Amino acid sequence: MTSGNILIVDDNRTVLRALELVLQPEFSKVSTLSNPNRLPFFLQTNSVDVILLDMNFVAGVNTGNEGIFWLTEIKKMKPDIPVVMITAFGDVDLAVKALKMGASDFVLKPWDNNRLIDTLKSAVRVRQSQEKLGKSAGKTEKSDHKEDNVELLGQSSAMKYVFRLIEKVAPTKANVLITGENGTGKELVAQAIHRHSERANKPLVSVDMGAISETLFESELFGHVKGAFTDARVDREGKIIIANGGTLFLDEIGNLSLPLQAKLLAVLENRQVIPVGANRPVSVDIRLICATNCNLEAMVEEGKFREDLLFRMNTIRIEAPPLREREEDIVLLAKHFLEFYGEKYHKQHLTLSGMAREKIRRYSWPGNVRELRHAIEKAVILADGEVLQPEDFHFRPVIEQEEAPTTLEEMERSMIEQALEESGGNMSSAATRLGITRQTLYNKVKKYGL
Ligand SMILES: Nc1ncnc2c1ncn2[C@@H]1O[C@H](COP(=O)(O)OP(=O)(O)OP(=O)(O)O)[C@@H](O)[C@H]1O
Repeated sequence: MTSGNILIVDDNRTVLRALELVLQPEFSKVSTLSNPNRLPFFLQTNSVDVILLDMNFVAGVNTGNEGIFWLTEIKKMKPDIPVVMITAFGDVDLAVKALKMGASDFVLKPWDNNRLIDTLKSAVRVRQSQEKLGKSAGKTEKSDHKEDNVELLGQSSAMKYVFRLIEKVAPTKANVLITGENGTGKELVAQAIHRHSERANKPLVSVDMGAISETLFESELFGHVKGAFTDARVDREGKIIIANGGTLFLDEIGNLSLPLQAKLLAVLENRQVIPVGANRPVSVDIRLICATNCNLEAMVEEGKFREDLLFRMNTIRIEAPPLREREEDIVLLAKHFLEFYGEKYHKQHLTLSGMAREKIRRYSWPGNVRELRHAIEKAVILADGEVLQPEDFHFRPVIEQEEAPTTLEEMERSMIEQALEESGGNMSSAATRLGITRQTLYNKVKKYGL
């Protein structure tokens, strides 16, 4: 039995009971809640290590919005508690969204008991390791790369192209639109542009348009004066004014409603903002960078996004490529995160076995670099030995690539990579390990471009 308090939250009592029966023999305490509204009180009065949370609480509604709502609430109340989401089979987009919002993992319905138990045990161990470090395990995704001040890494031709674009566009005043799937590094691209621009010593102000409510939009972006509305007890500077002279990064721009798009466009055209309740406009000089995972052209066609706003944002477009399309970067990033988390969790000597490397290279990474980062962190925490094996990475069957495992050549390549790594790059010693001559090893290294 694992020591650990599990809380299951699901409004379906049959599911709740079934989960309870499976988990009770495995963990020291298993509690259940069928009404998520009781979560705040429960969390204040009980000690919980891991929460297993259903995505949908309204009968017949499968948007996952309630699950995401409660996930966000939990992260506000108890950021350190890992939350494992239960999602409907095939709902990978929702699962990826949940990971982005801070969920530590997800299980698919109908669940496999052993897999579910393993997932929760891992989450308990992650929680315990992070508690030992005295650090927050529930850091939000938006801040995870600030913690280690990560540079945008990549050696694939797709990323080299991105670097070239950044270099060219950074010194100009051009507005930039960064597109790409979740977790592809759009925010890092925006940071790199700002860092290499003439505005680098002025602020880079980020606003997540997906997280900002319709009612708060104006006060958040334009600011307000004292007394403008009931809660406006003091003057507040809006994000646009704070970004004056620097860069304004608007993330998830595709989430902006049409009326708010019109307001934003007016600011960009007039280069002025009027704080709520003020009667005089304030002039601003901002460089605008926007990011989205939506197809804005299609949204324009459907009448959901203003074409004139798109033109204004879209002077230069940078496409952040999905990780599955840049295989060379997968291992590079995996090694980087391995080193980073190895240091963080005091497991500096960890390496990836050739087979593990192959497994992560072949996976489709729907959550892109963010998902890779999570996977490595988890594997580091759970690692017992010094070499991470394929079993240390649990990918969901629905999102796993269906290709056959490895060809002979790929096996050879990964064995050579592993031998080189284990021998610290020493060719003679790697050749001895592989049972081939040094010359043969040189030829193969050349052949595989290692
Ligand atoms: N090329 C990269 N090199 C190093 N780390 C990366 C890279 N791309 C992404 N990451 C890491 O992946 C995570 C997600 O990156 P980021 O927030 O920039 O992605 P995003 O595309 O803006 O995501 P979203 O659309 O979900 O907001 C961060 O932890 C970031 O450090």
